[in-house]
Amino acid sequence: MTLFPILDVPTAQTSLLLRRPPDEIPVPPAVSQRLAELFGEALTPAQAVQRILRDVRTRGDQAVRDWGQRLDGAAPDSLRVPPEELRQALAELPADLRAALQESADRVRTFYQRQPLTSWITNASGGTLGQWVRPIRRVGLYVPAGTAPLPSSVIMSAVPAQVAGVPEIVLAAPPARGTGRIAPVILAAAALLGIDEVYVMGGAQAVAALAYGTPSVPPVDKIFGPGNLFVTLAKREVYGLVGIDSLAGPTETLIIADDSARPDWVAADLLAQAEHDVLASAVLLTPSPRLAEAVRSQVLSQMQTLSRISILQTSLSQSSGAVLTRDLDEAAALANAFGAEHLCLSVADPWRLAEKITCAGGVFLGEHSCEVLGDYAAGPSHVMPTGGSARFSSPVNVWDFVKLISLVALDPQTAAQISRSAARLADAEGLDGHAAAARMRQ
Ligand SMILES: NC(=O)c1ccc[n+]([C@@H]2O[C@H](COP(=O)([O-])OP(=O)(O)OC[C@H]3O[C@@H](n4cnc5c(N)ncnc54)[C@H](O)[C@@H]3O)[C@@H](O)[C@H]2O)c1
Ligand SMILES: N[C@H](CO)Cc1c[nH]c[nH+]1
Ligand SMILES: [Zn+2]
Repeated sequence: MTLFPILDVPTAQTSLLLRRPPDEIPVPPAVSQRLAELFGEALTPAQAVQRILRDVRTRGDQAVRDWGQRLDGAAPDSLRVPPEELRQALAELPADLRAALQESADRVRTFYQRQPLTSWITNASGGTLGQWVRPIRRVGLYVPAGTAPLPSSVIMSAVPAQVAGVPEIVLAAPPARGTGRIAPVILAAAALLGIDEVYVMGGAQAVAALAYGTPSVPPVDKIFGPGNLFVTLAKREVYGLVGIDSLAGPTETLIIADDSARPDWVAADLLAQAEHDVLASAVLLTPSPRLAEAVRSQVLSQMQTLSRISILQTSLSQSSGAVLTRDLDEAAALANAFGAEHLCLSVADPWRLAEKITCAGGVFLGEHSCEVLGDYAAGPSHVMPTGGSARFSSPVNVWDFVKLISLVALDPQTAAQISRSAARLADAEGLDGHAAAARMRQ
């Protein structure tokens, strides 16, 4: 397969820019082969996830440990991380890394503290009506760590939860391969934020334990956090029993660039996201064939210097490439239809182009607003919807961690007044019990 192909729009619309729900995403042969080895028969990722969920629901902690052993190469001694391990991870964190986590957390906190979250009460339409904002009681935050531990994801989910006032915040992360223990940098990030309930479990088995509960993992009310295809499918599967933030699956980045863009920077930004996952997608939309060629050549040379080259070889050939558009307007229209997790505008006038954008998880304006800075430190959470779900959901934010409660407190006059309409509507619906209760207030 060609690495980072340059395509015309019709070809891209049937490949790179084609939207599929997570259970229809074609997976590379190596993933299918691993599933066949694990389960002894050819299963799709969705079928594998359903089996793991069912097993955890039935067998609880032992199933979580068994899947940890099979998928992550070791079962933890106990699923809950002891508080001393969290304290020790923070104490042993290098000072510069602690400062970087702190700066990131401070900027994310400042950003979310600006998000309005206000209860309100009014007497304007008769009686007292309003909306109370109440935090969700207990949330589970998934922290990805299968191919790389992501302490930044601790900050990006936990800080908005804290700003919303969630009283119980728990974390789950897979162990570093073959150790049965979570990478210390993730534990340190949790400790830095004052989170002390952390479980060693990854993938679908973690989502299952958080949703159904096990003897050692009390269930949560809503599951947050990004993850690979298995995590995303599991979250979608348990939705309804618990809430979920969004389908924040394998990373996607879409860059619209014109001749003003630096090909080496554009290539670096594409590679930065394509290295996340074999299913990650990094796409350039440009009206400039010259830029497309220059970016492709930079992608091919820069990738040789990166340690995750084997992931890149798959992601760059399966779900990444450049698309030649007629002009920037066509690029914007394609981007809106695609609804990418990240949309970067590396063009001469990014604010002007941004006015045409109606659908994306996050928009990054200008070549200095590279997505990597958003991944770590700009302010908005990097947990964003993928797979086109930006058409109907948003990046993780404070509202995700609260619920609204409607408030109705009617005085006798208002009750008498509206009971006439209520009774008439109840008659029309044939619900005479409703009509009778309403007429008693007339
Ligand atoms: N959309 C977002 O906001 C966002 C943010 C950060 C990261 N991400 C994505 O998070 C993901 C991180 O992926 P990761 O794999 O490194 O870590 P991960 O923690 O998401 O997944 C690792 C787990 O997947 C499970 N798993 C792996 N192979 C399996 C198989 N064959 N069958 C069943 N389960 C299996 C294992 O249980 C393992 O513990 C990437 O896709 C990245 O792009 C997305
Ligand atoms: N790009 C990811 C969101 O899709 C977030 C991330 C975390 N660490 C590095 N990057
Ligand atoms: Zn990233």
